[in-house]
Amino acid sequence: MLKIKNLQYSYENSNSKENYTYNLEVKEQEIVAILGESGSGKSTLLDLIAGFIEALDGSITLNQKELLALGVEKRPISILFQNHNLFEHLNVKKNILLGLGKTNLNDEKRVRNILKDVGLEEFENTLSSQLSGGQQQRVALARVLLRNKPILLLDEPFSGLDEQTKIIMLDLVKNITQEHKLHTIMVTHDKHDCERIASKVYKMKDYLLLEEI
Ligand SMILES: Nc1ncnc2c1ncn2[C@@H]1O[C@H](COP(=O)(O)OP(=O)(O)OP(=O)(O)O)[C@@H](O)[C@H]1O
Repeated sequence: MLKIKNLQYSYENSNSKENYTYNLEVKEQEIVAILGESGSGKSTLLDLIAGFIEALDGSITLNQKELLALGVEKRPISILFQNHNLFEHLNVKKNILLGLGKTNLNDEKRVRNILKDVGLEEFENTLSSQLSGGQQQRVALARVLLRNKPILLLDEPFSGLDEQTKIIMLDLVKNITQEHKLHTIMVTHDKHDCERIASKVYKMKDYLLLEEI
């Protein structure tokens, strides 16, 4: 279980002294969605979980282990953004292996298996610039999966895709969350995304994250 308790943050250089407070729970194999208006503090939460910014107070535990004390590299987390950051001049396999840093021969076999999971087994040697937007997001998802981290953070990853491709990707995230036993948090603007794959919806309002009942 991933538990966020009374996590506090405030941007020092902001004009007003708003203080963000987050409480959230995600079980293994569960997807929770985070809704909220633009600028309400959704991405700030993901930055806190990932360790890009430092919380003022509170805790983030995964199976009772505190994550706040860990540096960015040590956190058991993968993130998928809308902008997938693929290298266009590299093929699919190389783009995916980049997610690991150091690699060994065994990793190539793992890439092949993961490409199957995301339905791209025939594209291993294709340049990423020759893929569609949906296929590129699948490569980004494969890169995330190869890292094999138990927490998956999604920051509006499919908002640039057409409706049909988006639905396929959402279902893929759901399957992958179950198969790889992930704890998945998805920031979105879209209520339909929540209804399709999230078991709980949280809403960011007045600097506070609350579960929508
Ligand atoms: N580095 C920063 N310094 C100061 N203020 C910041 C910084 N980053 C974000 N903010 C402000 O903090 C607030 C919350 O930002 P955040 O990115 O978390 O919102 P969001 O809900 O993810 O918005 P969106 O849906 O538009 O991405 C906004 O008012 C934003 O302008």
